[in-house]
Amino acid sequence: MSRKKAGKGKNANSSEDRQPTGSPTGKQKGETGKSTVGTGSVVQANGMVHPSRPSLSNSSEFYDIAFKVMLVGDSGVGKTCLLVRFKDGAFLAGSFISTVGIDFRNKVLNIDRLKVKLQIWDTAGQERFRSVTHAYYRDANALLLLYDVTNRTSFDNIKAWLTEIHDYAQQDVVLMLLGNKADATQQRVVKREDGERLAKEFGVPYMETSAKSGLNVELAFTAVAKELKHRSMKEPNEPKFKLQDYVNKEMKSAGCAC
Ligand SMILES: Nc1nc2c(ncn2[C@@H]2O[C@H](COP(=O)(O)OP(=O)(O)OP(=O)(O)O)[C@@H](O)[C@H]2O)c(=O)[nH]1
Ligand SMILES: [Mg+2]
Repeated sequence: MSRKKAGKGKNANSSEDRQPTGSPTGKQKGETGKSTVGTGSVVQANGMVHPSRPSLSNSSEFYDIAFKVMLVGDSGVGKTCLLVRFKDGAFLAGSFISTVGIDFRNKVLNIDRLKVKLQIWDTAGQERFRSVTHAYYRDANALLLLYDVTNRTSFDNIKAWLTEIHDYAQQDVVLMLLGNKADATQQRVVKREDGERLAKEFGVPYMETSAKSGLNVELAFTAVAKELKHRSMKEPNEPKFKLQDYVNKEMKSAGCAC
């Protein structure tokens, strides 16, 4: 079996689903640091691909290539809810339970006939856990940076988050800015144009999401997975994948006025 086995994803608490493929300090026990891809390639732990041997399985439990994605942003912006919406298709309504430390979930996506496993790290937004989060940045292939469109402070703090990302994350990390809680029209205090302007200023792809309604949640993760996959497996004459263009096109074809 040359493909790696991914978490089953049926039970959020299953050990496989929550078994990390890496840690801030390096590989987990028993991890080889490599997985093989269905196109006859070997993928390094960091998602890089090298032509090698063929895949033997088409099972949905297996993946071709894996990446680490981290959710960051102030406490209460909806990181955990976004992840739960993406993974389970549900919204965590009711009282807000702040994340303690860091947690993760796996999900395998079909991207251009390839199974791309995302290991998604849900960080705690509270200041007191910041040092824990710092340790994980360097392993992340992509970061989803969230603010809450109903919370001006969470938006104002984006510049500080970008400085943090600059200080701790890999230089070539895939980054995307998300204005979450777009469903809350009555409580909105940050206009979409403000988000767009900030994203342009820092050259970061941007869109609004809602963990509550599901708006753009799948798209955010798929876009990041596509970008990572294209970077790893780019054919010599293949045009560069442009994340923001892809997102705009997908939103347009979905008839989204957001
Ligand atoms: N209306 C609305 N509420 C949301 C949305 N996403 C999250 N919430 C609510 O916002 C609160 C905080 O959500 P969480 O996902 O726990 O926030 P978090 O970013 O994980 O917070 P920390 O774990 O403390 O960093 C909860 O009460 C959620 O129900 C959304 O898209 N729309
Ligand atoms: Mg949380």
